[in-house]
Amino acid sequence: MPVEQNDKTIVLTHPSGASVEIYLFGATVTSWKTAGRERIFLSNKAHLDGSAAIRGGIPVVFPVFGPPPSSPPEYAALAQHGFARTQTWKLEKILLDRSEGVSVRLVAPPPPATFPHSFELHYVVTLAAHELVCNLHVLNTGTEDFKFQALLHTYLAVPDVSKIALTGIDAGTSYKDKVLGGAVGAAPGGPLVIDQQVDRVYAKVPSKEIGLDDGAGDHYKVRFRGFEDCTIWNPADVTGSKIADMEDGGWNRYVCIEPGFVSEFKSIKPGEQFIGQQTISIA
Ligand SMILES: O=P(O)(O)OC[C@H]1O[C@@H](O)[C@H](O)[C@@H](O)[C@@H]1O
Repeated sequence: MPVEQNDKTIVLTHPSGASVEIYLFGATVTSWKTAGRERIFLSNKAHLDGSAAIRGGIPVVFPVFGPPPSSPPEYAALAQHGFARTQTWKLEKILLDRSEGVSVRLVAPPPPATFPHSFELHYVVTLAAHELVCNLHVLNTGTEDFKFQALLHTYLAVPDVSKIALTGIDAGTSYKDKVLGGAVGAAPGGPLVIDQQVDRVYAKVPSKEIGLDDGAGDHYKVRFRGFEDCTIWNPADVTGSKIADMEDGGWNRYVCIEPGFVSEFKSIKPGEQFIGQQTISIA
């Protein structure tokens, strides 16, 4: 059976042998395997019982990214990265089940009562032989404009983060450096290496495509549509060792490449739909 569900997870398998596991909690992709190899980092200390957002995988960040803004009050009251990653989603439909791809659609439950906006949130995950596609759909079902931030917080597994190189961040792309208290910089162009703590929100990345050379022979492309920004995060030892649910030395075994709409708030009109897409492929 290419789509199997139990009370906690959905597992998709593709005839090529590729597979993906999605926790209903947070609609969090926790595993993506191709060619017999795990491509996604999941901390062995991650809470998988619904008591906290899952450390690793691909958490869905919505409707705010990072600490919430100070107003309006219903946004100010939200938790870091919003509520979607700690809600229990449902499998709504199997959309595709053939060799071109195996695809499912999940639906989020209604938002907390303290967040009085009408919208529907769906997530479509499609597995192909060498590709994983994640589409986040936000539909404004209310009578007023609805604003939000959204991001896919993808932890890609790498053997040693100090040996990777990231490409595709065009020269001149503006970024906010959270390690430097939000200082704004401009990307120099050329490969980005992780030789220290990195927490940067690149705004409106023109290429909409980040390349990852994992330093051990594997190359990935992370392409995005609808999403315009991309956060690159790795806490290094200095911060990584303080994260309670991070496995020992885990910070060295992933890089977060996080396509999103986060440098501003996206606003959609009543009846309007936003689709943010991330495609990760193995080159
Ligand atoms: O610990 P959390 O809430 O999952 O966040 C992890 C990281 O997520 C990144 O997206 C942020 O840019 C970082 O600042 C943050 O530390």
